Amino acid sequence: MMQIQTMNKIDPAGLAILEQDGFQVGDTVDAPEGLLLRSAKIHDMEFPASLLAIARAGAGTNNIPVDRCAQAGIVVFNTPGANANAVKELAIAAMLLASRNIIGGSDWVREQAAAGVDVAAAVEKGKSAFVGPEIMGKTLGVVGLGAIGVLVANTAIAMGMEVIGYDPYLSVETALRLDRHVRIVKDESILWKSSDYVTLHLPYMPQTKDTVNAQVLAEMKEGVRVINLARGELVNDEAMLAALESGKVACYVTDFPNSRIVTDPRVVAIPHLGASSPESERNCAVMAAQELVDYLENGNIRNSVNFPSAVMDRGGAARVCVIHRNVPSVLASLTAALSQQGLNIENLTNKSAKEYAYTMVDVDGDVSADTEAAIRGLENVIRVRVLH
Ligand SMILES: NC(=O)c1ccc[n+]([C@@H]2O[C@H](COP(=O)([O-])OP(=O)(O)OC[C@H]3O[C@@H](n4cnc5c(N)ncnc54)[C@H](O)[C@@H]3O)[C@@H](O)[C@H]2O)c1
Ligand SMILES: O=C(O)CC[C@@H](O)C(=O)O
Repeated sequence: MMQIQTMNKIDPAGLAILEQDGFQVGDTVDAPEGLLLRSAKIHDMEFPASLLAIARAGAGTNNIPVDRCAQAGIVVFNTPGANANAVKELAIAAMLLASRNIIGGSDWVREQAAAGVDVAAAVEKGKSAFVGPEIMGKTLGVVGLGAIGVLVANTAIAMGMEVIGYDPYLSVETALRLDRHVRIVKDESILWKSSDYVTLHLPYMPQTKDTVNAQVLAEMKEGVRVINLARGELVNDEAMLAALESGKVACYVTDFPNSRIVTDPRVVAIPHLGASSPESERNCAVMAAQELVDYLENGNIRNSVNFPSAVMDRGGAARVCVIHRNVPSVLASLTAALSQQGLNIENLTNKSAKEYAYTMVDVDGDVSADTEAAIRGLENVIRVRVLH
């Protein structure tokens, strides 16, 4: 029985898919073939030899050592778009919270009540301290036009905002989903300089650390409002605190607060709630579980962040799945090893992505232990599985 180790609370709908397929699921299992997690940080984790796949029920995979996994032949999956609507809705809420000082006003009302003041009378006198601008007619800069960024941009257009989008890797598919009123810029400086609101929807990687830094903040409009539901590391905290102090930034909404950033009262600190809706938790868990099942049972790879997509209908008596380096001659050596045993190939798929490649071969007979060992011993082969 294959085992899946969970490392965070996972929606029962996802767990049910695994259990119905006969997987043993738990937070402590002996020798897991798969890990299923959300934000658990596993950079320092030593992976058991049994581990074949890791599924991140969510978008960001910066909590997983993706490259180390690739080198070890461990396929890492995420769930693109499965929580995008939840984050979009929070981004819109964040823009409104950043504008209308709803939190400050609500806190103040409670203070009045606690002080024994007649609240109904106090609100009319005190409300002018909490005035804030409307978002209609203002300019929103969306950095990162992926699953979430597109939804935020389109919704902002529907709410009467001008929207500028920046994404150096914008795909044609995504561009087609964007409202035609969204202005795409190739120079991010235009976005920083023109936006009343900036919202970040790009992944955190070493290259995107401190995307919002002192220099970028200096380019922004006076009184800009910045929303970060993507990752804390995308914004330089010291530069942001200085910009809040000077009034350059009127409000910073972050889903990734830390002890330092919450010292400024103009920070709205959300406890990483971007994907915390029942709908999104279920979508992510179901997609992640399906990805694990299809890979572990059939060898199919969908939505991996470190290996190419490869999907082939099952056929033949056995399927040989080989993770290898993307170099010439591996395929020739692999098919030679199979024909050495007299096996006929019924179907084959070979896909590559950067330095890695993945091959699935359906053959007409059972693969002997010797043949499997011979394939495992081929130069540039990282991992071999034979599925029946
Ligand atoms: N707060 C939360 O709970 C929560 C939930 C989901 C996602 N996220 C974060 O949001 C990020 C985006 O999620 P998504 O589902 O939209 O991912 P996605 O992969 O669909 O989109 C990310 C987009 O960013 C673009 N991008 C990459 N580098 C860029 C750069 N330097 N400048 C501008 N754009 C760049 C990519 O081309 C892509 O289009 C995730 O990586 C994750 O860190 C947070
Ligand atoms: O699992 C969560 O709650 C957050 C997920 C989110 O950060 C993501 O990157 O998808």
